[in-house]
Amino acid sequence: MIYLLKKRLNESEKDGLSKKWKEQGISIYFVDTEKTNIIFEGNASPTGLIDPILVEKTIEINTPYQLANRKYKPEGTIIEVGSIPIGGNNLTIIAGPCAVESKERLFKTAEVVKQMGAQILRGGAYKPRTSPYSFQGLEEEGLKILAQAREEFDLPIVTEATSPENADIVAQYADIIQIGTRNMQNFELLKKVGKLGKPVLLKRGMSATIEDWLNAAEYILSFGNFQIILCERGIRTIERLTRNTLDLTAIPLIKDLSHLPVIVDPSHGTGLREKVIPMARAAVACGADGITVEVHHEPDKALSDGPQSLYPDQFRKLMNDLEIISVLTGKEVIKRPKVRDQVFIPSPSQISQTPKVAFLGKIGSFSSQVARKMFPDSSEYINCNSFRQIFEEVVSKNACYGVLPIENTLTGSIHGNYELFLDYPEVCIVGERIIRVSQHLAVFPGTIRENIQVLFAHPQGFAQSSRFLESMKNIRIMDVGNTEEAARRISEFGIGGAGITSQEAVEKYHLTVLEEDIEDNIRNFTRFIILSQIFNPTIEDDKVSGVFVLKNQPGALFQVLKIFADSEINIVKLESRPIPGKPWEYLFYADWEGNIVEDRHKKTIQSLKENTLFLRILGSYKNIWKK
Ligand SMILES: O=C(O)C(=O)C[C@]1(C(=O)O)C=C[C@@H](O)C=C1
Repeated sequence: MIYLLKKRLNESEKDGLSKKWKEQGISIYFVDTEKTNIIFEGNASPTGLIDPILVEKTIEINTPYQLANRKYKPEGTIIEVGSIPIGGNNLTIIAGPCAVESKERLFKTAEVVKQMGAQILRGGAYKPRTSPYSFQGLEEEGLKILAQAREEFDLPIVTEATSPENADIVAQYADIIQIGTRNMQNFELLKKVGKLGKPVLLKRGMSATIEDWLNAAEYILSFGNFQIILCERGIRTIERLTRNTLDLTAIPLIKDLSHLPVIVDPSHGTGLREKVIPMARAAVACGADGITVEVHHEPDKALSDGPQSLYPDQFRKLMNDLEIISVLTGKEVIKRPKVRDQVFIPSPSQISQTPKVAFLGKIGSFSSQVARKMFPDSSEYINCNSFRQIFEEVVSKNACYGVLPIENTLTGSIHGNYELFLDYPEVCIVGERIIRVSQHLAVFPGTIRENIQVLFAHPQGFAQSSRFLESMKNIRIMDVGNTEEAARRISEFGIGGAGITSQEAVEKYHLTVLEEDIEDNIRNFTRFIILSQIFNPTIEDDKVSGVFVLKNQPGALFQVLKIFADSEINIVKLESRPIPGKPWEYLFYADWEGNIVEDRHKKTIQSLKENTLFLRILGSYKNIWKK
């Protein structure tokens, strides 16, 4: 049981209370956060020994771990490491080699993982190895190299302390101190990192139960250090084909039992490179707050854990997969500012210090979700009533960026939006983003299905839920400008009002959801593009969008496709549309992989120009759905 007091007690107040309780044969422990917690071992529930005026809350907890129990803190803990939050909606990606082998080698791996979206760099300087003859790590030299990598790549670092003796020096360099599996119950080390007050990554002991693990966390918490990230890394079982058995059940269990964020280490969990990606995907799907994964720029030459380290390309693929899977658990990989994001930073002459961003609708529309994810620090969001207005805001330089839905996995391309590019030749594509769209049938509270009189939705909401609509006979259908507006109209209509809208809009207008996820297929994703007038392709871009008109001659399309084939460029989308005002003439919109900054690519574009009547490059950006 815990008493959370209203204030922090001073030492003499604590002594007084301790003495009073000791006389009753009860031991108490004080843990100071902003306020003092009084903790009683086990189920002791003394009464009458403390002035009730002092107590903010009494928390009944019947597990040996108390501060780690979710009852103590029903909302999950979020730990801020630099600008990276661990927990909450964020999917934290920690990547790097098993061990720091040299500055040159660490920097090579750090550079690639950073480029691919890792947020925290891992690497061991003190290595607890099974054999005393294996590489033991570079120790302080390794810590110094890690600190240099942090500066160079702007990545916080996590590295292991193996004893209370080296914990101090590790704490001097690291942003997160890792406690390895072998040390999970090294209580002196746990106490030490508890006192150090730095974030701790606490790996599960290879033979530890979940309760043992939470009790280990309790040791650290009992020193008032709440910055603990749990890490499932596999346990010893009878299975011999994998290095360990990755216990993913631990994730939903911990989510119930504790408020601490929990991440997964699929590298040690499997010990097999080819099994790391599927298990990392599974970890994210079952609700992990992140992963820590071993990546090496040359795994075959790694001094430790080479066989379980990913090649950079595998890590890139994994990052793309996680971007998609994380939508299911409502998480996302927060992007820290990185080199290519400079595309998103307007020059001082352009508008304001932080970009103004235009999108359809208000908070509650799907477009607003994308705008806030892509530009969390936007100084101003411009709510637009139409897609055309988004182009207008960008062209008039009122907005630096526009967020535009362009394609949906159920309904296909949003053709009108493609066509708007023809009216606004100054506008180009500088980014893309995919979100899962879940459409709900919402009603004004008190309305039952039989009483629905009218159904409001954006045309995309109706189109994406066409099968569901078949069951809604004889109901008036009303198109509205966006998904947020649908919810607002329901709230204005009152009883009998219904519509298809987003969860966020439901909450905004206090509506009732009658049926969740009514879209025709749960794999309902909309791809958004980011519009701007600042066209600044970078070497990290890997996708190009363009539009062309074919020559009117036999083999014209074949000729264009051959140019792509000869250049070994993969076309990922090709679609023809009528040219407005020119009957039976067509524009071809294409997306392809590659980087237009490269000379090789420039040559391809030159030949495309020569073999078409018209070619316009619409944009260059990072492909976020790479197969
Ligand atoms: O209505 C919204 O909320 C929008 O942001 C527009 C839009 C779209 O036009 O595709 C965006 C995503 C969903 O596919 C549904 C609607």
